[in-house]
Amino acid sequence: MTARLVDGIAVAAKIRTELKERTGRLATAGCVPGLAVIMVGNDPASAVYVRNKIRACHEVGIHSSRFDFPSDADPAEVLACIRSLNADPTVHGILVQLPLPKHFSVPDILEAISAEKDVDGFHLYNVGGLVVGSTVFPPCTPYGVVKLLEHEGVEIEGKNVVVVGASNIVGKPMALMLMQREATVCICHAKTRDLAQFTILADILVVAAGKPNLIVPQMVKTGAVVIDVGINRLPDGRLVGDVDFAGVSQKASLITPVPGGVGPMTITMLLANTIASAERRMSLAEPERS
Ligand SMILES: Nc1nc2c(c(=O)[nH]1)N[C@@H](CN(C=O)c1ccc(C(=O)N[C@@H](CCC(=O)O)C(=O)O)cc1)CN2
Ligand SMILES: [Mg+2]
Repeated sequence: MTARLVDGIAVAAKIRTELKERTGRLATAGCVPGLAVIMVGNDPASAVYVRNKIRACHEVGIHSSRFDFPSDADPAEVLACIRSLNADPTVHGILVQLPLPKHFSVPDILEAISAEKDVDGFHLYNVGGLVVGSTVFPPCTPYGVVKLLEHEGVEIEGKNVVVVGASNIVGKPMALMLMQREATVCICHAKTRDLAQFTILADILVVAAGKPNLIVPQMVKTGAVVIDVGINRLPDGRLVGDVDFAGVSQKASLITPVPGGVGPMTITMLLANTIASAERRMSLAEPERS
């Protein structure tokens, strides 16, 4: 079997066209959606992601503002910036780019963001919403994975899903979102013994562990859908996921590449959450399932 490739760039482009139509309708109603992006320090990968977020906002008609702090910034200054953005009616979304420098308490920063503007979906209120199936802002990467599965016509209900990786940003919310869609979900993590005994059962395998070549063909069921969320920079400069792409492509029915699979969806779903926030404020919202 040779897997069909999921083109995340094409799916993201299609969604962005729809998002542009929605910002057009908002503009007619007198509202320009606004996203505030806070970056602390100078992590090179974060700098690229933040630049890409700002550019993507511009392309779909979202007004963006950027707030940069040095890596030795006092967390109190960042908290003050968040509080002022919470009170600014032209701002519909606020995000703090992660990771933060070590002297920051990530929970303190994330909880300071108004849950109504938490377009990353990391605030406890929104995480709680995921647990009970009434999320306001689904976290962008798992939201992007669900959109890719929907776009490819992959049925989720009743399927065995194995999520490898239990991070707050990807693994845990991913599992909750797929559980909400009535999949049978198993979460594996760094301490899981004999990972293969779980992954081999997966109809849908989502891998977000941050380890190149963690998933090899013997660990994958023939015909499985394999979603690779890993982003690893190799010493030779190449970007790869967590899945042995060449090998697993021979066994899976559908597979996402890295780059060009899930990655482009992350920023697209951030745009979607920001526009949804503005629509909610303007009462133009269409309900969307988490
Ligand atoms: N506040 C947040 N911080 C972080 C998030 C997040 O959603 N919110 N996620 C990641 C980083 N991230 C966005 O912030 C992100 C990661 C990857 C991509 C992407 O487009 N990847 C491309 C490859 C890009 C490259 O060449 O490096 C791909 O996989 O095709 C976009 C956004 C952690 N921090
Ligand atoms: Mg808050």
